[in-house]
Amino acid sequence: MSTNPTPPRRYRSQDWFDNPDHIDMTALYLERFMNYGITAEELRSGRPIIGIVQSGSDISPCNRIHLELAKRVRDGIRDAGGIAMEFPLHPIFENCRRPTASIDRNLAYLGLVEILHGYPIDAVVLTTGCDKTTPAQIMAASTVDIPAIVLSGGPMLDGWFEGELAGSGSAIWHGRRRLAAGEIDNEKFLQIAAASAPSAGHCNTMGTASTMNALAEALGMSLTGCSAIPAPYRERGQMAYETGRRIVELARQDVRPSHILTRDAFLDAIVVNAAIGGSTNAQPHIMAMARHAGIEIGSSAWMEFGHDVPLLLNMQPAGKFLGERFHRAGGVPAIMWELQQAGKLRAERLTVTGTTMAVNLRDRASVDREVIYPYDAPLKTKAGFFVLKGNLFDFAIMKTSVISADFRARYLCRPGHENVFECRAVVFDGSGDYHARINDPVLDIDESCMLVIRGAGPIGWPGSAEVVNMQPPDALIRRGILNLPTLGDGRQSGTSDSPSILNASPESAAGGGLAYVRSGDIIRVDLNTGRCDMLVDDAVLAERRKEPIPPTPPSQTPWQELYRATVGQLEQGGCMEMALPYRGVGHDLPRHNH
Ligand SMILES: CC(C)(O)[C@@H](O)C(=O)O
Repeated sequence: MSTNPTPPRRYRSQDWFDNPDHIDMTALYLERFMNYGITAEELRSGRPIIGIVQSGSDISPCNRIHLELAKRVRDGIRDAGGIAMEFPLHPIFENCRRPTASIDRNLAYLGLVEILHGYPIDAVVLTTGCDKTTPAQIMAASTVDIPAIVLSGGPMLDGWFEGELAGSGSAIWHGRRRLAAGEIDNEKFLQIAAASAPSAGHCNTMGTASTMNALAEALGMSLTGCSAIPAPYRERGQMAYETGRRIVELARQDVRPSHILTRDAFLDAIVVNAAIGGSTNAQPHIMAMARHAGIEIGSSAWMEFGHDVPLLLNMQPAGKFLGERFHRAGGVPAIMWELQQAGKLRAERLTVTGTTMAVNLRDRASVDREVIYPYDAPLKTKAGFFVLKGNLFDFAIMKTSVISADFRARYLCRPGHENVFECRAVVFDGSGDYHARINDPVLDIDESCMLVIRGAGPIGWPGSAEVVNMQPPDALIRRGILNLPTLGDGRQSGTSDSPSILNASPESAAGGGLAYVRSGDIIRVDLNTGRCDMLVDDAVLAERRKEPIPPTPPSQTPWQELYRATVGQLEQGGCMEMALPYRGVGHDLPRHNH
């Protein structure tokens, strides 16, 4: 056990608890903390006060393991000489939060900034798990810029059903199709869903949760090997303890997010995301974290740094296995080891371990080549996001690592038209409209159609719904057509295997080109030139632009209204734009309150 009675620096919490200039205020600040048993001597001992952001609760099941892990974090903090103070994060639960969990990324961000700025906290442990809890907390840590470390909660154990791996999220999308095809009944569908989620933890697939935790580690914000440890494993509790110890040292040395979240760190995150077959939600979240860190990466970075990177990880939805095998194969450090050997990383950069990423990755080669492939013999080549633009939007991405052989054969391999396809648009205004009409025979949907959804973006829904991986009509599924091309201004689940064109910006509700597409228009996608256009005459388009954009549903709560008024487009991360100039606010102490 190491304690440090003579702190090398004065902490911001001492301005509350030990401030000779405001001795009149000290009593007020101290007294109520003592009512749960902590003593004035402890609070005035010059030890750092370490916040633990508690993201787990009964309505955040993916993060609920943190209710347990926080005890080990506290042990680590105490043993290293800090004082722990745990407090809640606004809950974010992806599966359940209506109309979207997205609006809560920015709300949790906002709430955490206020807590970290307004209370006597010197450094903070960010407890991450479900999709948006990771970017929300890292964004807030950047805005406040006090020492911070990520502790992932970890994925669930692998799910199994009838002798086969059943990955969370992915099992739902497959099950829906089997239900539509009449292969299974409702009861069996529910059994598959339950089997895919066998323990505490977040998605055991490389959905958005595993992706964002992997990227937090790739950024250098967590201890090496943290993200992939399954939630119930003993190493998870041990990692919690080590994370608690480490944050005290980061507090002493005043190592802040601004020292770690550099441009190189974000470019490495883009590279790692491609190699793991990461979620399409990584695009807005990386962008949001970078912008809150004051880093300019630009939309072209996805093509420039990510597109050529091969898929190395054989994990659902782009591959076969689930989280337990990934962890045993070496987890994120083993992926990064491959990338580092291939010269694809910028790993001479500081991380929360106190040393560089390059040093963290030493001797981390994978021990399981069925799960983590060598860089020179990958699962797929050119696995990063493909960026498209045209008269429908200025920016959208396509996840190439999930393009199936069947989809490739049907749309991308036509002799003389390689990588180019044209489809008849069938347009839906929001997911309610899609669910109501997808099986309507009047739409006459066949293999030559593209399903288009609009009004599903940050302003439109609001929050950008995970709806673009629209399933074809039941009749087509029964004929074996499991995927149609899809396009939209919403997002899709990271666990989906649909190669949709999504995150289209600007969205229809902001007057983007999607507002003017009509069912029956021909849409042309050209992956050689990176264009996606509706083949509609300019004169006709000019006429359509005179008409109002499709209406969007009204805000149902005050936050929805505020969110809509402040949010930017997915291309730029869907941030609260007015929040971006606030950076390093933790360096300025807040004014006194009485
Ligand atoms: C599976 C969910 C809820 O859709 C999400 O966690 C994701 O992976 O994007």
